[in-house]
Amino acid sequence: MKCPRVAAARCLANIEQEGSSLARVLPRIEQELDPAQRSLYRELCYGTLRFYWKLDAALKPFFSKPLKAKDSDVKMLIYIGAYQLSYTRIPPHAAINSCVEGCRKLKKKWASGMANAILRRCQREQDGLFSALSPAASAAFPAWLFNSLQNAWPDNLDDILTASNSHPPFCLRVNQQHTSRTTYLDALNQVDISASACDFAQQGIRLAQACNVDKLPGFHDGDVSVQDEAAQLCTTLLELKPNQRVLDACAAPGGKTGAILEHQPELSEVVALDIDEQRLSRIEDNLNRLHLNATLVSADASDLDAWWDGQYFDRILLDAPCSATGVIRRNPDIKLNRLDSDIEPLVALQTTLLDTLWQCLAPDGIFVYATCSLLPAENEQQLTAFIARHNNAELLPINTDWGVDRKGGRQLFPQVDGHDGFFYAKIHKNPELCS
Ligand SMILES: C[S@@+](CC[C@H](N)C(=O)[O-])C[C@H]1O[C@@H](n2cnc3c(N)ncnc32)[C@H](O)[C@@H]1O
Repeated sequence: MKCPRVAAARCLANIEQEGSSLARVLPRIEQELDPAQRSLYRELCYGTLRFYWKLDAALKPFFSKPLKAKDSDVKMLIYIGAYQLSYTRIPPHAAINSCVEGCRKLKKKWASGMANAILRRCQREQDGLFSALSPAASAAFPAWLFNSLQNAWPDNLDDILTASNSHPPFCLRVNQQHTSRTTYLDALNQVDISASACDFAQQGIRLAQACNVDKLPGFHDGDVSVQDEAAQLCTTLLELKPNQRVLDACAAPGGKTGAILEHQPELSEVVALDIDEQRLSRIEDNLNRLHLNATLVSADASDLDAWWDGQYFDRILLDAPCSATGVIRRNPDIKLNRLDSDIEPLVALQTTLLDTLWQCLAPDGIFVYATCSLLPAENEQQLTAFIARHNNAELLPINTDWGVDRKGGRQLFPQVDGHDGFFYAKIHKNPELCS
């Protein structure tokens, strides 16, 4: 029998046990549910993941012994029950009974007594449930990430953590080749979707609440795309001009490729490259919807022999693979799957991509480096080291009213101005120092 709580427990167990991403597993399991059950399913997946570390620390002592890995679905079902008791208005009896019943639906009837006992205790002790937790657990963060953020941003740590546990804003990018932002705001108004213009991204619109894309006027005709304001800001940094050749080096699923092509439709070519062939096909879908064209290449960007024709690019965007610590509220699974030990290899990969792609940039060209990370090792430290390694690389100032000036670039925070956490650097290749 279809049950949103059981579906959510399976989704979260898959993330915990297989290391899968929420973005991949959630829609797959969602297909099994009736449309009316889907919003509860989503809310339970996102909410329980957001507060996983807090629930885990509070509930662990209630288990007589840890459950085996194969019973991660039972543990997640109990955490989902506890999430409902602590963070939703779902009546406690419904939260508890449905999770107890869920054990049977998981074909683990042996667990229903335990689930019942733990959730009833959780209900009884609700007032003090979270009172004796460590600072990291209280903030619902894994200790390593809490410590990294605390070291990096001691003065605004609480705001970063709170923003990372909140619901993300829902932003659109208006396709300026089809319509104007003012006209599109009117169109939204006519279908009773409340929205306002973003402060910094010229084509950006923020909706008052998330909305199914099917309800957005002209979405399927390419009038608009879903994209956070911070991500939209790459286009002005690139200073795009007609007839330039542009490389979008880590392009999938193509959000920024689309923004580049809409912003400057007279480029000579945009090469959109990604190592992940499956994700690359999403660029194609997105560009088809927007009626735009790019040269799609599936390759490891750092293997120039495999993909580069030796012709320079006037502009390069490297939206690097990163810890994604600036977008935790969109991807709360990061707090479960990302490990401290991932950061060093990610920094090494970013360094390799920066150094390799720098060779493909034309003298006098502009290279924009972006991450959705809040960790200095991936951002300002990465860029400072890059500039020190390349004598023909000079940082261009980013004179904007968004973000905060840091060595090497500009840092955007998720708790400020309603956009995602991001980092941008803009680098010029000095033609006089190119041999
Ligand atoms: C932050 S995402 C890019 C998001 C994209 N720019 C957008 O705006 O829609 C990073 C991308 O880098 C890709 N990637 C990781 N390592 C790569 C490599 N060595 N070469 C090319 N792409 C790579 C990943 O597959 C992923 O799609």
